[in-house]
Formats: sequence, C-alpha cells, structure tokens
Amino acid sequence: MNEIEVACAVIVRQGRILVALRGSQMEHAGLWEFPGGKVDANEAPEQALIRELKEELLITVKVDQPLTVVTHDYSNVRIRLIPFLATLVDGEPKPIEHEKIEWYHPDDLPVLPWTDADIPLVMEVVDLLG
Ligand SMILES: Nc1nc2c([nH]c(=O)n2[C@@H]2O[C@H](COP(=O)(O)OP(=O)(O)OP(=O)(O)O)[C@@H](O)[C@H]2O)c(=O)[nH]1
Repeated sequence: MNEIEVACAVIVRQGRILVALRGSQMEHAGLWEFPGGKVDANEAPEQALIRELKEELLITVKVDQPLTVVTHDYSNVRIRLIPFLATLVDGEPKPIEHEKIEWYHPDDLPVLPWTDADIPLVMEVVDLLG
C-alpha cells in the first residue's frame, strides 16, 4: 500500500487547542483534524509542519515536543501521522483551506467527528492536557 507521512500540530493557547474542520473539497470532508499536511521528500516533519501552517492558516509556529506517531490504513493509503505540540508565535489563524477552525478545551475534543487516524492522538492529548 502507498504510504504517506503527514505532520500535524497540537497548538495550545490558554488551555485550548486549535482544531480544523476539513472542507467539502477535501478528502475526509466534514471531519476534524489537527492542522498540518504531507511531508515532502527530503523534508523533516518539523519543516513540513511550519510550511503547511503558513500555507493553510497564515501562522508561524514554534514546534515543541513530538507526540506519539500513529500509523493508520485508509482504504487507498497508509498514513503515518507525526504529531507535535506547537506554540503560535506569529499571526492569528485563518482557515484558508478548511471549512472552519475552533479552539476547544481538550476535554471537549473526543465528541467531535475525527478522521480515523486521529483517534489515538486525541486520547493522548486528553491524557496530557485535559
Ligand atoms: N493535516 C492532517 N491530515 C490528516 C490528519 N489525520 C489524517 O488522517 N490526515 C490525512 O492525511 C492526509 C494529509 O493531507 P492534506 O490534504 O492535509 O495534506 P496536503 O495539504 O499536503 O495535501 P495536498 O496534497 O492536497 O496539498 C489527508 O488524507 C488527511 O485526511 C490530521 O490530523 N491532520
């Protein structure tokens, strides 16, 4: 199966976490995710994350500690989701590609409809920050 690496960010501000709803034109439309995107060849996941967050939310982040990598098989592709805690250092996020974004308390995350790969990560975030 084709495998892709995807870096994503758990951005925490004043106890709340930035989450994004995938838009109708995107794969997995209508599901929530942590912002991020595919890691290009010859790119470190941290670099990919900084690049993707500039493109899709117009923000600059500092990448902090890594969280636990999740490997998930969708029907057509295997993804390695590589999460990091991150801190917003410049800009106020705007949903350029997503349907909308929200800041949620960690304890409110589990009830959202998530992309399948994110479920273990959501649990880790609740354990760590909830
Ligand atoms: N950003 C992000 N993608 C995720 C998460 N969980 C998850 O399964 N994915 C999947 O990983 C893939 C990442 O694709 P993307 O569309 O965000 O990446 P990208 O911006 O580089 O895509 P592009 O090729 O359309 O430019 C999608 O299939 C997406 O559904 C997550 O928490 N965050």
